[in-house]
Amino acid sequence: MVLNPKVLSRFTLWRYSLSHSFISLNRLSGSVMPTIVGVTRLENLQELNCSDRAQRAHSWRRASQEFSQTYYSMSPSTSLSRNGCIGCCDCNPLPLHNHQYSTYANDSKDKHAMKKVLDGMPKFVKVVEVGPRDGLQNEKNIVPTPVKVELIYRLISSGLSVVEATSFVSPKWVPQIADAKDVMEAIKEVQGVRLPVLTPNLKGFEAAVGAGAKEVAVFASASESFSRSNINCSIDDSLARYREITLAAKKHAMPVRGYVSCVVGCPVEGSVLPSKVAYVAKELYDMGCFEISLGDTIGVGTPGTVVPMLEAVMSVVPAENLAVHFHDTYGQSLSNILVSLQMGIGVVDSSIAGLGGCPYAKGASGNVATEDVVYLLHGLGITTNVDFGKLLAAGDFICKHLGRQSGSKAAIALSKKVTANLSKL
Ligand SMILES: CC(C)(COP(=O)([O-])OP(=O)([O-])OC[C@H]1O[C@@H](n2cnc3c(N)ncnc32)[C@H](O)[C@@H]1OP(=O)([O-])[O-])[C@@H](O)C(=O)NCCC(=O)NCCSC(=O)C[C@@](C)(O)CC(=O)[O-]
Repeated sequence: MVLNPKVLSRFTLWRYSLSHSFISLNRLSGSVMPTIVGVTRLENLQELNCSDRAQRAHSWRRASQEFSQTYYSMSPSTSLSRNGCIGCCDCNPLPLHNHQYSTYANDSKDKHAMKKVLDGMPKFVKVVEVGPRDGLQNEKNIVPTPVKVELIYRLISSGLSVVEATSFVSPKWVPQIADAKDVMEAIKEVQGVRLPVLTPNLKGFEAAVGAGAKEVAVFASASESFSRSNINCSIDDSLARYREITLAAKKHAMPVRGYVSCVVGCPVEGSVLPSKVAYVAKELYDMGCFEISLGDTIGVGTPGTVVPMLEAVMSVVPAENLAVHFHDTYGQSLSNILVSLQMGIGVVDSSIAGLGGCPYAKGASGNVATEDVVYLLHGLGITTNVDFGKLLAAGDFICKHLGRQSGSKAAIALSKKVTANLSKL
């Protein structure tokens, strides 16, 4: 897919540093890899990150050996090598065994093209891990509490600064989270990491406070039908409930995150107007939510629908208070994240191993995988403070428990030691 220049200018993407460089999506080893026209050789993308960010000259052959030796021999709790750029928190590991590359983008034209694309993007992105909640709430079989707790600990140890732990909703509606109190009990001593929990009403908020939660999230919908099927009330009734929660939270000096779901499409109503999303986002922001996460709950969005939606929301809520939350039903999440970054969004929600889906949005698949998001971000030279190796190990842990393959393309490729022959791209 190549974005047409006319479409881009219609969406005023030029404001986001895209006027001279257009995005195409090439298929690489079955996964969607963003490449940039004008920087046709992928190695240049990698070179620029490494050389510009760290000024470290490195042989790809040596580096890829270091990476693969470390990753494939590591125990779940060990980290990847931080030597050089490979596998460190800020640069993307790309195991290329058969090629010798320089790490510098020697061609100043290529450097210039990359700079134009990266200029509008944040240098640091906060990755909000939603796997233990959004990921596991949709599992058919009940996941034992100790497994959830170990997953949370592993995610924290990978460097993620926000891990959504569970939700205090009705267990009759979502049986998977009936152990919310026990999960919170097991993680109550954790310091220095935010562990928000979902609360649909005051009852849930009070239970969350009682269980030791220090941050909560409320979840409204931009679609009337989805609001009713998900939380059994209208949008306006839900906003009234969330006003009660934000008021109560103020008394506890507790931050409240706000979700808007169905931001581009609803399983019942179809397309959702950007103005409806902007309305709900602004209401949540005005009542005191410090961050509004915009959820493509059923994963139908493309940059063509996400950009106008973001434009509408950004006209009423500052970009620094927004997050994006994509499900990957149609495989569009990474391209949607890329345009969101280009529009200045610096917070991305994702779920380890691509777990997830909403029990009230039939047919919607999992969230974009955290591993794939971190791989993309590090590939762009964006800092996340996440240790990619530990992240892979956390994904491996939960997939082994669930008895199925990861939903992360990057994790699958690395576990099979798939190497891309870049010379053929
Ligand atoms: C909101 C309700 C509770 C309304 O459910 P309701 O049936 O209308 O509530 P009610 O007030 O009539 O109460 C019914 C029963 O639930 C109990 N109850 C009432 N509240 C609670 C509570 N907080 N915790 C525990 N129990 C609760 C209440 O005590 C009562 O118990 P009973 O008397 O029958 O024994 C229900 O619809 C519900 O729990 N919905 C949550 C559904 C859910 O979790 N969906 C998945 C969230 S994912 C999402 O929304 C999208 C997101 C955020 O991930 C972003 C994206 O992907 O786009």
